[in-house]
Amino acid sequence: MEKNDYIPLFESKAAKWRGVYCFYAISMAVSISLICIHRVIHFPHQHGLTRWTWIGISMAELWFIIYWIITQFVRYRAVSRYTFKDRLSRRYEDDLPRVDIFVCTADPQLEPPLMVADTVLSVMAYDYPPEKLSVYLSDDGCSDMVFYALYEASKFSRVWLPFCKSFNVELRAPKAYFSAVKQVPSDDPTFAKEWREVKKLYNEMEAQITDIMKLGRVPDHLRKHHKGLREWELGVSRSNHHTILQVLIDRRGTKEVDIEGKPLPMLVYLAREKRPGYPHNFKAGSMNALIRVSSTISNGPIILNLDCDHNSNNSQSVREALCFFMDDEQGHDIAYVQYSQCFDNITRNDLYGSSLRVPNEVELLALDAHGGPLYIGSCCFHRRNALTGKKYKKGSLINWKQVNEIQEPERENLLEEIAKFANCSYEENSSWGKEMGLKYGCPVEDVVTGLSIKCKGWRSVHFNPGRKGFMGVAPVTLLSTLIQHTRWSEGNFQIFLSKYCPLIYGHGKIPIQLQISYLCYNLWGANCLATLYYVTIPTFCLLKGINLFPQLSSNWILPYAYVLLAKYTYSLGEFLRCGGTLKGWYNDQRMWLYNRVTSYLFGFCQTIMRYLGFAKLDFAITGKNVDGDVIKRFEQEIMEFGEASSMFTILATIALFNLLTSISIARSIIIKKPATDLDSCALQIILNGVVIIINLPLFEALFLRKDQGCMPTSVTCQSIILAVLAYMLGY
Ligand SMILES: O=c1ccn([C@@H]2O[C@H](COP(=O)(O)OP(=O)(O)O[C@H]3O[C@H](CO)[C@@H](O)[C@H](O)[C@H]3O)[C@@H](O)[C@H]2O)c(=O)[nH]1
Ligand SMILES: [Mn+2]
Repeated sequence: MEKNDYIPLFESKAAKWRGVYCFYAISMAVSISLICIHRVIHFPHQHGLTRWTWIGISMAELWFIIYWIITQFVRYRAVSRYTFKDRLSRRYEDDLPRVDIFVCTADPQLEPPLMVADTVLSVMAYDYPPEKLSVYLSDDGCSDMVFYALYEASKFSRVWLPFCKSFNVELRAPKAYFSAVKQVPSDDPTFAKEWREVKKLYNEMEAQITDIMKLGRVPDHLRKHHKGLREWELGVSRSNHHTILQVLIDRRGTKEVDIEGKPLPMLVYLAREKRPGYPHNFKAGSMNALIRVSSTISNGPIILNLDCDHNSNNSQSVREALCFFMDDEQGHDIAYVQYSQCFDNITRNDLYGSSLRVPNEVELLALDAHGGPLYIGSCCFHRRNALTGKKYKKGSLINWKQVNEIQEPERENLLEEIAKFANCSYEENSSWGKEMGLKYGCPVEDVVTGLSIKCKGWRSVHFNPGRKGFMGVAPVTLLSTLIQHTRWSEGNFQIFLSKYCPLIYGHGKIPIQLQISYLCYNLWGANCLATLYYVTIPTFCLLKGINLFPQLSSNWILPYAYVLLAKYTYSLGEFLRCGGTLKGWYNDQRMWLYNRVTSYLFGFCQTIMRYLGFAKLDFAITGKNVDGDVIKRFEQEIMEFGEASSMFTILATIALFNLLTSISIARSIIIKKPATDLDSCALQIILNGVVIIINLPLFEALFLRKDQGCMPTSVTCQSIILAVLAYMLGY
């Protein structure tokens, strides 16, 4: 093709709001420098506690400053991407590549099979030639109920796909569609008739799967429906079973068509072999098994990786992603296109801060501008070559026509033969999990894999279209949110301490801005100590009459006040600009604190314990099928405690200690005790007040609420004792 024939398939726009940002960043930098000067020249002369607490607070602030600088690297630039799907169709409609879609599930109790079926149906229904789509489900739970749900989904797809395509239904996850469209949506009698029929079939499928779940197994009379179910008769347990590989829809056959006679996407079920003594490496292990198995079945050069709790929300996503990979000039070095992770169960004020608003709308855009947003494990399209570990060679261009012609795998491969790729001994003495495929040994296998892909010369792209590509399920309780963040902070901190530390591993391979941007996540866990210090020691010093901040009447208060105001105003502005509410921001600040003093602390400690050999890697799956009162409270934005957890003890102790102190200080102010000099301890009092305001819902759960989600008595007792002890120590 001639150079001047080139028509871009996507465009990139840099952000506009840099002026405001520059003012903020420069003024913050000046104030921070003044704070540092204040800390040095007012270093206390007296020995003992005063000096030590001063050293402590200076260290904590130094950490915050370093971390603040790092977070500026995911702020000062931004790029947004826009695709031209019509150009893609015009140029490549006949040469569109095969696309393999991997969906991972791991536990039928925590991840309801109906949800898995829904996700699978949503991606089968993409607006894409079905003969080029293959959907693979990896079931780490090895459950016949999941298999049965998939079998039901394969039957339902025969009506669902033509229905979506003929009536341009955009929401192609049936559950999401029927909850959004509860009544017959149109006067058109053909549509109304079909809508009713499809809904009836969906309800039947739903009822069937729900019944099986209630029963806890597939009943005998249903076993005969699919030969694949016989596999479970051979004695299968979750952690000890042979490989089960079943093709539910084989597009190579002629019979596999929908009710209109059109071909269907291929649908494959895989439960890789698990044996005691063989590490299965969690999700990374199942992705690698899928990569190998799919390479001999469909071998699509593009792979979409989805968690079972993220369904497609936009029928055009495959085409959009291809606009990046297939762009003649800018596309050849793109290894993956990461879509924003969005969630459809977020309440208005997002109580647990799970919407990833700021990362999606700000941080990932900056990472993109630096050449490579993170791979965050789901909603990500990959180039197969890059994912399996190939390096990018400059000037290597892909001929999409050839890819389709040449790499069609052998048709006569027997399933048994392919299944060996998923055997647990297959990876012994191989480079899978190290140089090939997703990396093992890290709770955020995705982040470390993405980093390593970029260090092999590839680039990545972040995409956040107006109509979101995917919708996921965010945790609905405080504890599951904190556990999720523990896993994330642990994995990220582990990367920092390992040979994959972006500063070392990425040195000379990726831009320095990108290395530092990665640190923003890698160092999440490290925030715990400084934050813990800040919410306890200044309060403690209030009781002791030690002043850690300048007096209200001194000019030195100005930089402190400015930093506080500017930081929070900016963060609020950023939050609102990304579509959040004021109360949502308040909730976000609470989660900021809670994550830092519990999840990050646990993540930080666990990483260190693992280095010392005291702990083993684990992957705590987030529960997705919570219902009853818990879900009601979630919808009403009432914070869920309920379970006795040491994390809650930490939170309640901090809150109660601050409360006790504030009562005691208020008392001394009222009786005008000379030791409490308001002028000197104003900032400490403000800090103490902020901690209390942030914790209002927690106090409610401790003292006022009576529902099942209130603070468990054991936690209340423990934290009261601890808080009183701390208070007495200071008093
Ligand atoms: O042994 C396992 C454990 C988990 N999973 C799957 O991994 C996915 C993510 O698990 P989930 O419990 O939903 O964790 P989240 O915290 O919601 O996941 C986020 O964080 C993970 C890394 O910690 C990423 O892998 C995910 O893509 C990202 O959405 C799910 O589809 C699971 O079925 C497996 O396949 N095998
Ligand atoms: Mn999830």
